[in-house]
Amino acid sequence: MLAIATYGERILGQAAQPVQLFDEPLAALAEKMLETMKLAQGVGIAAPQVGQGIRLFIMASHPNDRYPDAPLMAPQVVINPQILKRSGKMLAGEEGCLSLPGERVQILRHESIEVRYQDLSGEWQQEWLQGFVARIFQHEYDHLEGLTLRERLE
Ligand SMILES: O=C(NO)N[C@@H](Cc1ccccc1)C(=O)O
Ligand SMILES: [Zn+2]
Repeated sequence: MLAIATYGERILGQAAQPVQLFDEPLAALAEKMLETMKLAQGVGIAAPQVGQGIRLFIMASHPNDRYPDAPLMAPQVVINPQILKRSGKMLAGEEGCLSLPGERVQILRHESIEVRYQDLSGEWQQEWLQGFVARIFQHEYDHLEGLTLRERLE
């Protein structure tokens, strides 16, 4: 299990760098992040949270004690993500953050978004996301920009 940075640690406030090398160490990091996320009962985790300032996160919505209504999806490694379109419709919903233990806040997010990202093999994927999965994507994308729930509350 990797150590998860908590609010106030510098790396959480910095913009992460694009991934250029789709090599074995990258795949090993993603594997370790997934394991860490599961042990922490998370449904997503971003590389800066484990001290790696690179544009990589995992979204893995699944029902668990912390999010009993979360839809089930296969975990997805998201690299160098772009948000191409954002719905005008916004939805408020409860979020937590593994870097803000115990906090649960209502956050406004776009109901649906069109996204483009690379997978672990460097292949570009492009899809529309909505609902809770779109929420996780926006939350993790914020981390790559150095933003956390605290900055979204203002
Ligand atoms: O801290 C993280 N990811 O950065 N993990 C959050 C992800 C999340 C995002 C949006 C809504 C609910 C939950 C978690 O509680 O599992
Ligand atoms: Zn978070």
